[in-house]
Parts: sequence; structure tokens; C-alpha cells
Amino acid sequence: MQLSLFDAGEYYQFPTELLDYTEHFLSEERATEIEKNLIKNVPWKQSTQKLFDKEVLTPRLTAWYGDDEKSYHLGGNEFSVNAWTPELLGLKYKIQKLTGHQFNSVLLNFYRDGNDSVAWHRDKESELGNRPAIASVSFGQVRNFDFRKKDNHQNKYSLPLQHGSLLVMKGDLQTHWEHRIAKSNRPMKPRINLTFRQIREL
Ligand SMILES: O=C(O)CCC(=O)C(=O)O
Ligand SMILES: [Fe+2]
Repeated sequence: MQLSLFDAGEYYQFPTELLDYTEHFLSEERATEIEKNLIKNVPWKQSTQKLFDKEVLTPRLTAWYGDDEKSYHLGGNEFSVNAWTPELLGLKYKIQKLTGHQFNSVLLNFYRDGNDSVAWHRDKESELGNRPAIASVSFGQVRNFDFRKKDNHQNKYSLPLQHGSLLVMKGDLQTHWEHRIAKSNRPMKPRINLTFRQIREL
């Protein structure tokens, strides 16, 4: 973990033991190859999410892959799951080998341009268990991954996620910190992010 990557708050401390960042997890060429395949072959969908009482379109495209072609329940929503492709399974094994964590599913996010985003949230659904390890691989446009302390929004940091990088979120991160990908006014090329997770039956 390179502390300099954070907009190092002068006063607040970011608990760096909650993140492991590997900038060159994939070579530039391999990352570009996988990104192209994903853009072309994944059955991307724009789903809806509940915001207060309204159903609104999610501001990005998504897809799930996993061990069983069943559907997952996550935080009250149901998702249909695609069977692993050899390429996604290969990535899963590579991450498991490097990190020692096991995963049975992956959520794919496609941010088409600067208008696409994911709002402040924690990945804290009970299906993920306590203190889950979530492994996140990024492709394409570098976007800032922002963190803020749940009980003190002034306490925040940003980590630009590079093409081909791996970020593991672990420990108490999902308990005390929220994260997001903000919209941007600057022109943004497409970005894909994969979050590998271990989802249990409840
Ligand atoms: O796109 C990213 O880097 C993060 C996505 C995310 O936070 C999520 O899918 O839960
Ligand atoms: Fe998340």
C-alpha cells in the first residue's frame, strides 16, 4: 500500500490495513485484452434500484457471474447469475492464489462515461458475512475510488484505481467506511470493475 496514493489527510488517519492495493496485478496488454472481451461478451443490463419509495435506473450497467446458475439474494434484491467464463474463472484463481481469500461470485460494473457512478454505500449485506474480503479489479478509465468514515464524513480519502489493478477491501472496512465512484464533469472513457465476493446462503 502506497500511502502517497491517498489524498493524505493532514489530520485524519486512514486505516491502511483495511486495503491491499496491487497496481500492476495484470499487465497492460492482458488488462486491455480482458477489457475488450468483457465489453463485447457480457450480457450487460441496466437494472433498477429502490431509492426511498421510487424505482430508479442504476447509473451504470451490471452483470453477475458465479458458481451456480441460480439467482442470488442480496440485500432484498434478486439477481440472476451467469455461469463462469474461463476468463473470469482464471482471474478468480489468480486472485485467490495471491490473497488467500476464496470467492464464489463476481459482480461486474460498467461505467460507460463520467455520468455513470456508484453512490456512497457499504457492502454489508448479511449474505456477505462479517468483515468480508472483497477483491476489486479495474479496467480502462482511471476513476477515483472515494472513502469516507460512516460516522464522520469529513474523514475521507481517494484512491485512483489503475487499469489492471487489484484492490482488496477487508477487515472492518465495510463496517466503518463507505465508498463510491463519483460522477465526473470531465470526459471519461469507459471503465469496468469486477468485485469478487463470497456469498453464502442464509
Ligand atoms: O467500481 C468500483 O470500483 C466499485 C464498485 C462497488 O463498490 C460495488 O460494486 O460494490
Ligand atoms: Fe461497493
